[in-house]
Amino acid sequence: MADPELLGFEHMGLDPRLLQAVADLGWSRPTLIQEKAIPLALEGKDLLARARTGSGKTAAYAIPMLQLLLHRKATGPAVEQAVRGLVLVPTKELARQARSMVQQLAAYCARDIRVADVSAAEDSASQRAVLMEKPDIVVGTPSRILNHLQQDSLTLRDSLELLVVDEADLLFSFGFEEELKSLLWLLSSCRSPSCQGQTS
Ligand SMILES: Nc1ncnc2c1ncn2[C@@H]1O[C@H](COP(=O)(O)OP(=O)(O)OP(=O)(O)O)[C@@H](O)[C@H]1O
Repeated sequence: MADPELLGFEHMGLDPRLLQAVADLGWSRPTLIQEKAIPLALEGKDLLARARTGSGKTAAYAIPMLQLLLHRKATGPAVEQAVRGLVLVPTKELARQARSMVQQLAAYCARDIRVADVSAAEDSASQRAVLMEKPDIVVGTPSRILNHLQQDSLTLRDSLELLVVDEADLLFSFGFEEELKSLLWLLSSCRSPSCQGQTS
């Protein structure tokens, strides 16, 4: 019998729309980090994943995040539209890249799952307008996210289910420490979301 760890994306129980997006990207098999992390994240486990640069870490958190949100929308009780996934990244450029990857993976479910990069717009009025739409997934730097939480233009307390700290080694290092501490303190009032930390 084939080793389940050596099987492809189609054996992970993913929504067909995600499988189609993965196929369009030309990915025939999960990378090692995806093979290991996706099944555990789908079980709702908290993860700390470490893999080298370019090993596919973004999809390792984005695929289960999308799958869990799609499953919830399809099978859970109808709930108000709200931000349920938060991805913290150290820079605006990484926010742009992460959002782009998540959006490519969500290409066939864009009506069900909306993704926003709160670091993209410079002025806070535009950022607030984006957040008022209550995207399902918000990507941003800690300072931006903290700012909006403090101004109440972003509310996560009753809705946040999935938290990703991308480039966690960088984010927990000197320079982001104070922002991250305040942010985590504010997030501690959320009903405990599943967490993924990614480092390279
Ligand atoms: N299963 C896969 N098969 C083929 N290519 C893949 C697969 N998963 C991701 N990729 C591609 O690998 C490249 C690197 O992916 P990604 O940026 O997610 O890596 P990373 O580990 O997050 O890198 P970094 O540490 O620089 O952020 C991207 O071009 C992505 O499209």
